[in-house]
Amino acid sequence: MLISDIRVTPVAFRDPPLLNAAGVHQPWALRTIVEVRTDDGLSGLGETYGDLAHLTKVRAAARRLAGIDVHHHHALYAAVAQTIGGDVVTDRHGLTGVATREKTLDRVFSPFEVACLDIRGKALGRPVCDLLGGPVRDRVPYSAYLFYKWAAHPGEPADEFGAALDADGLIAQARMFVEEYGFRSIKLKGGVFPPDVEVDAVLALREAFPDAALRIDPNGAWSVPTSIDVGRKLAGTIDYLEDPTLGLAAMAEVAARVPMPLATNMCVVTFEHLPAAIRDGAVGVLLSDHHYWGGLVRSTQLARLCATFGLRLSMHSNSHLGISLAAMTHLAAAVPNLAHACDTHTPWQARQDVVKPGALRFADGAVPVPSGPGLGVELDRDALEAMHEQYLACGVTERDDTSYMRTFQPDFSPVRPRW
Ligand SMILES: O=C([O-])C(=O)C[C@H](O)[C@@H](O)C(=O)[O-]
Ligand SMILES: [Mg+2]
Repeated sequence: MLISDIRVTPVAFRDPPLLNAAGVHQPWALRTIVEVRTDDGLSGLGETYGDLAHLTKVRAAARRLAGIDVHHHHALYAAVAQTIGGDVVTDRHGLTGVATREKTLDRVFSPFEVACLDIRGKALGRPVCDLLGGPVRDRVPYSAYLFYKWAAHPGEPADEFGAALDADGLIAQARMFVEEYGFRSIKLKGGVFPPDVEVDAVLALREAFPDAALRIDPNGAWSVPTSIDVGRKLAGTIDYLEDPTLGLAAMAEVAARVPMPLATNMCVVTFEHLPAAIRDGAVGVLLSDHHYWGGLVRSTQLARLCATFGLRLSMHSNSHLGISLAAMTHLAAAVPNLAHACDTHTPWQARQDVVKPGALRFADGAVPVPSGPGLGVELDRDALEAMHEQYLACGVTERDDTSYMRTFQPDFSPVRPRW
């Protein structure tokens, strides 16, 4: 089962004006779709970021992988590593923490690894979770992902989600998602308004949803004293406090002084960060993400390390499409120590997708693990072409929440800590 051909297709889809500490989401979100084919006629799918610097690396790697067996992940990793050399690709938005050479490599490797697992599953007639140790759950819980947001991108008609610029707006947004998807956990993306305003919003959500598991994530927008203050005010209200402040040392200081665990998808983003994070007790919950932790197998290894060192585990999400949701669901199904509902941006995608409908659905806040072979999702080639045309036409080649925000608020500063 040798790789014979790889097709790499950047796509763009509509994204609402979601606010965060870096600025605001642009009207188009980018992804890259990877199709790997083998000499015996099988094909598999992977999905990754669409930013041009990353896409360029993915394309370069794709040119080097022909002839490698889809079972030989170490050989694949070594071949991708050769194309990366010592390069480090940085994200402009900075929402997933520091860029390192290892993270650059793991991000480029991930979609190829997922596509090879898809192929291997198809060859065996088995779902991908069976290749990761087999399922320990048949449905994966996800959380509602609330954002402060404008009613529309400036100059455009209102979107279907409405504005959310205060607690009432967030409660209405949560109701919309809870009613449609059945979510039992609710995450608020903070770092947008002063911390006390966001604390009050979380307390209002607690009143409106007394049984929901709650959490807030300001992406490092707060200083150590502010983080401690927020943590104490939200004692007993949230399950964990996500990336209140930047850097392991500051996180460790906060962790020692607040009653709930700290979670991160920003200060522990590669294996090389784990020893110090564990030594310093900086985080209690690791939010993994196979898109930058080197694919699904490496993510199961990360899960094992978390279990060994007493870290709880859940999953981070950026804007994504159905191939990623399928991969996240297979992975989470095969991880025994998943401790919280995973993040997903899926509801914000508003049914735009590159996969055919049917295989992925939400029921009671969870996605049943697709049962078909491989990832269990099928590429919708017409949708892929249409979304590729959108990519070519939209003019966005890099996610840049800050520059987009500055077109409306020229003095906007993404500097963190802000409060
Ligand atoms: O820290 C996080 O959870 C994220 O970075 C998730 C997303 O990137 C989110 O912040 C966004 O898209 O604005
Ligand atoms: Mg986060």
